[in-house]
Order: sequence, then C-alpha cells, then structure tokens
Amino acid sequence: MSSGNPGDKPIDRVGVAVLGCGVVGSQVVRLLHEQASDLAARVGAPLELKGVAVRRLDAPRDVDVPTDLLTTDAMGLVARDDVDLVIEVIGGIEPARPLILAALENGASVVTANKALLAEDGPTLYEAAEKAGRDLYFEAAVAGAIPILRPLRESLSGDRVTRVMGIVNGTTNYILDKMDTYGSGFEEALAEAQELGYAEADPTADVEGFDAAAKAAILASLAFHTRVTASDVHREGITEVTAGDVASATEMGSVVKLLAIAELNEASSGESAVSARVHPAMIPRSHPLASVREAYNAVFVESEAAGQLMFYGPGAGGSPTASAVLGDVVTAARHRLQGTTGAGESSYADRAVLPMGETLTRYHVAIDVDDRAGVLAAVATAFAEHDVSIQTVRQEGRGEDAQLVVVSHEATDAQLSATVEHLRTMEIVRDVTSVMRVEGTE
Ligand SMILES: NC(=O)C1=CN([C@@H]2O[C@H](COP(=O)(O)OP(=O)(O)OC[C@H]3O[C@@H](n4cnc5c(N)ncnc54)[C@H](O)[C@@H]3O)[C@@H](O)[C@H]2O)C=CC1
Ligand SMILES: N[C@@H](CC=O)C(=O)O
Ligand code: NA
Repeated sequence: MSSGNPGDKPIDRVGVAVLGCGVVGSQVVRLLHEQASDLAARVGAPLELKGVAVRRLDAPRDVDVPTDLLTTDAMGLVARDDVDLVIEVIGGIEPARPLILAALENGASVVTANKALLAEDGPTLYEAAEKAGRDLYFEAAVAGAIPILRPLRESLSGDRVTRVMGIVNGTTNYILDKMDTYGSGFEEALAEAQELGYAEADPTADVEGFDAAAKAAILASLAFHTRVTASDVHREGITEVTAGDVASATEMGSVVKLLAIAELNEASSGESAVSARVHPAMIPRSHPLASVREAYNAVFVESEAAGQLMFYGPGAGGSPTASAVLGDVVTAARHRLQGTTGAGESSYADRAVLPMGETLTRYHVAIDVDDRAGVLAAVATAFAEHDVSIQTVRQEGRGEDAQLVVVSHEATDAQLSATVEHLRTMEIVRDVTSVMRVEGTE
C-alpha cells in the first residue's frame, strides 16, 4: 500500500462513472444499483453513480438507466470533479486509452476489463496511475469472474511462480466443447457463443487467439514480474482445428483445448526467459483442464513453494465479468476514501521473451502413408534426422487407409516443425492430416 495523492481532499462518498453500457457495463450498472447498500457498507461510504457514457442514447440496453445519467460525452464525464472512480467497459484501444489516461490525470481511480489495451500499452497506463497516486485494477480482464490476477499480484507474491497454463477464452472453449461433445460445426457454435454474450465485439479476437494472447501477456507479466506485451506472445487460434483433429484427440483419450501458457524457461544465453504462447493443444481427458466445459475458464498455476493451484469459474458473460469489476471497485473505492493505493505494477525482473522456435514442446502428428514395408522406419528416420525422439507410434487402417499417429517426446518447436515439413516432402507420405501440440502429460 502507498499513499494516494497528498493534495487529496477527504471525501465521504465515492462518485462513480461507467464508460460503456454493453454486455458487461449493463450488468455493472445493475449491480451498482441492486447492491448499493451492501457495497456502501463494504466500502465505508456510498458509491454514487454520476453518469453512464454510451454511444447512442436511444440504443436498447439490458438495464434501465435514468436518462439524466446517460451521456454520449465520455470525456466530459471523466473530467467532472465529482467523479472519483471510472469504470471502463467500452473495450478496444481507442477511445478507451485516452479516457483512462484522462481519468487518472483528473484524479480518479480506474477499474477496467480491457485486456486488449492492457496487453498492448499496459506500461503507459501503470505509469499514469503511479504518477497520479491512483489505483488501476483489472481483475475482469483475465478469466472473467475468476480471481486470478489478485492471487498472482498479492497472494502468491511471496512465492516463485514457474508456470501458468490456462483456458482463458470462453468463446473458443465453448466452440471446441460443442465440436467435441455434439460434433457441432464451428460457425454454429460461434453464433451461439455470440448470442450468449461471450464473444468480443469482433469475434476474430476470440477465434484467432488475440484475446487469449492478450490475457497470456497479462498473466506472464504478473507471474514473472516482467513486461510482456501481446506482440511477444506466440499466437495460434482455433480456425484451423478440424473435425479430424478432434476425432484424432478422442482416439488418443485426449481433448483439444485452446491453451494460454506462460512459463519460465532457460534462453540459449543461460539466462531465465519467459515463454508465452497461445495455441490449440491435445490434453489427456484425465487432466483437470480437460473437464473445463462450455464457456468456463480455468488457470493452472505452478509455483516453487505452493506446488499446483487451479482457479476455475465463469470466464465470460456480462454478470460474471461484472462481479470481478465490482470486486475491484470496492477495493479501489476503499483506498480512495483512505487516501491510499494498492500495490502497483511489479516489473523489476526484466526478463527476455523466448522465441517460439526455442520453446520446448511435444507434437502429435497423424500421417496418411502407403502401407508397405519400411514405411515406419522411414518415418522414424525423419524424426531422428531432426533429433526428435518418438514417444509412441500407432498404426491404424491398412492399404489405402493406412495411417500412422506419432507422438513425440519434448523437442524445440523449431525441430518439431522442421520434422513435419520433412514428412510432407516424403514420397511414402500421402498427407499429414493432423499436427497438434501435446500438453499436460509427462
Ligand atoms: N463480454 C465478456 O464476456 C467479457 C468482456 N470483457 C471486456 O469488457 C469490455 C466490454 O465488453 P462487452 O461489454 O462484452 O462489449 P460490448 O460491445 O457489449 O459493450 C461495449 C459498449 O461500449 C459502447 N461504446 C463504444 N464506444 C463508446 C464510447 N465512445 N462512449 C461510450 N460507449 C461506447 C458500445 O456501444 C457498447 O455498448 C471489453 O474490454 C471486453 O474485452 C472482459 C471479460 C469478459
Ligand atoms: N470474449 C472473451 C470474453 C472474456 O474475456 C471470452 O470469450 O473469453
Ligand atoms: Na478474473
């Protein structure tokens, strides 16, 4: 805890502005109203809603807002002297960034759910908060309602986190779960996820892995006390995942999940470096993350002293996300009343980010081959030429339908992808039908 701004005048109520009244904003406004007396008791003073900035005054919304509180002038609302706390739930980079910066400059604390902005330009915002002596909280930005950032920032700050692996995008988990459980098509499952309010305004952010990559950057920064931005994160989405991949995973007793992984590795220099990546992977059905269904999220944290911890819950949707926002609001409002701030950003470690090619991983490769003598040996030789050791090989079918399914031991991603390229050029290989990383096994 540090002192807020020495020039602050004491306040006996906390003026709140909400920017954006969509899926999340409408639920924040609802809870501010419905839980007003509990929130006041927890904060120690009433939270007074001063205004709600919207794009269109006459748009339909999921909450009734008194018309005198609605405004289309978000910047004007943020500039008001009676606004002590700004909740930004517009999303995206502009105009969220200038609004948050203006709020902090004007002496308001900020609570945001905006992972895209934090992962792109977090340091600018952290510095502005530090300079203003105000809080900047963003628990809702990663894994919705699940308390994960505060545990990393506070509860685990006495431990040494070594790995964070999670399902942090509800939309893609919903789609993969529907493909796995009901054999649903991709488009149909995405439309359902949009209907349920899980998807981003542009669902490309979900299905191409941008949203999960932003969250991976935030998780890596907090877990390893360093600065990782979204552009440092290796990113692959789920648009290339086929029904064949899902079936191949089922054959293996596994399931396909979009994973966000942040871990401490050793760089070629010998220094410790951060690996941050988002990609689909096969995990065994016995792994705790395999049972994460629908739009639920879960984050698996490994640390030196605590061992393994798992955080699980609703990762998307208006009401769950509003729960995380309100938790931050209570803390920031309390600090504002007490004239203090919480622990700020901790990025003392300044670690390098490991390129994906140097990251150790494992591959599952399904190959259609000619069923004749020497095929298995030729495939094994291709793996050996790239110094990749094979853990298991399974042959399925015969003749025209022969297929080899190979699971490798750990190797660098560069070695593994070179092996796959090599296989594609071999005369006995008719097609490489499924390539996927494998996680969650020894
Ligand atoms: N929907 C979800 O499940 C979750 C969303 N988030 C994050 O919460 C934020 C909000 O997301 P949603 O509510 O889902 O998006 P949304 O698109 O439903 O809501 C955003 C609202 O902001 C309004 N808006 C746009 N420009 C504005 C402006 N200049 N002034 C005032 N209002 C403006 C839009 O009209 C819209 O109603 C995003 O950062 C998102 O990434 C985080 C966790 C979960
Ligand atoms: N679009 C996101 C919303 C929460 O962050 C998701 O699907 O998880
Ligand atoms: Na969260």
